Amino acid sequence: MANKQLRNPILKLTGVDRAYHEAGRELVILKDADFSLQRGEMVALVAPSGAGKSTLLHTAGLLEHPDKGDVILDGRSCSALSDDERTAIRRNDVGFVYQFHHLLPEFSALENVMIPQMVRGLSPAAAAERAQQLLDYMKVGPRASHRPSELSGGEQQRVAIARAVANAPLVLLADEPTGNLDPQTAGYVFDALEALVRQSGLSALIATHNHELAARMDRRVTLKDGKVVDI
Ligand SMILES: Nc1ncnc2c1ncn2[C@@H]1O[C@H](COP(=O)(O)OP(=O)(O)OP(=O)(O)O)[C@@H](O)[C@H]1O
Repeated sequence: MANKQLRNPILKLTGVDRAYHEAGRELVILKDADFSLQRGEMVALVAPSGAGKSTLLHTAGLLEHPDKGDVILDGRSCSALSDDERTAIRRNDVGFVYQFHHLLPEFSALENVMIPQMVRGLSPAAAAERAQQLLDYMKVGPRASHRPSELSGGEQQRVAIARAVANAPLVLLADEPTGNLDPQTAGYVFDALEALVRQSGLSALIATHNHELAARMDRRVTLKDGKVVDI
């Protein structure tokens, strides 16, 4: 069984190229990059600023098209899909957490976690029930009726994490989710994130500058000469 899972990662990037073109110059970020995320695995992406962490996460999460190569999510090749199909996969199967929470300011914490579920077709009652459970799990349940501006930075990020997993995605991608927080708050938020990932068996790729947090994950990778390599 373990062998089967190893051959069958939840997320796979194969031979991915990605370059940006600016003022006639080519900036190569990924060059024939391969990466596999196993089911239930939590992997830290640690690389200097500008190395291409966001580019890798956006490519893995189907927000950006690779110039070459493929992204395979749960065995499904995504390179030849239409934009609509990619959007549907992104909405249902990929959870994203950013450094800044990106919560909708005019909605409460509860509503922010309900909205992606309702976009997917859940009834408001069912979405509200799951949203409250997730907020309770992230220890922000009592703040459910508050708007993002009424929450602390750590609370905002915990709501953003609850929102990212609201549709029970296959993969969670996080771009420095604790990067804006003081060390103690970052620790609390990461504790909650880790507990959620571990308990739900979610697979996660998490970019972080924090070596202490990276050390708590199953594996650490970096970007070197356009490739994803273990460190
Ligand atoms: N749309 C774009 N057009 C041109 N250059 C870009 C574009 N997006 C990113 N870049 C450049 O590509 C490089 C990699 O960017 P990326 O955001 O992936 O790095 P990062 O490792 O996530 O950085 P940070 O840790 O600072 O967020 C940077 O030099 C950036 O300036």
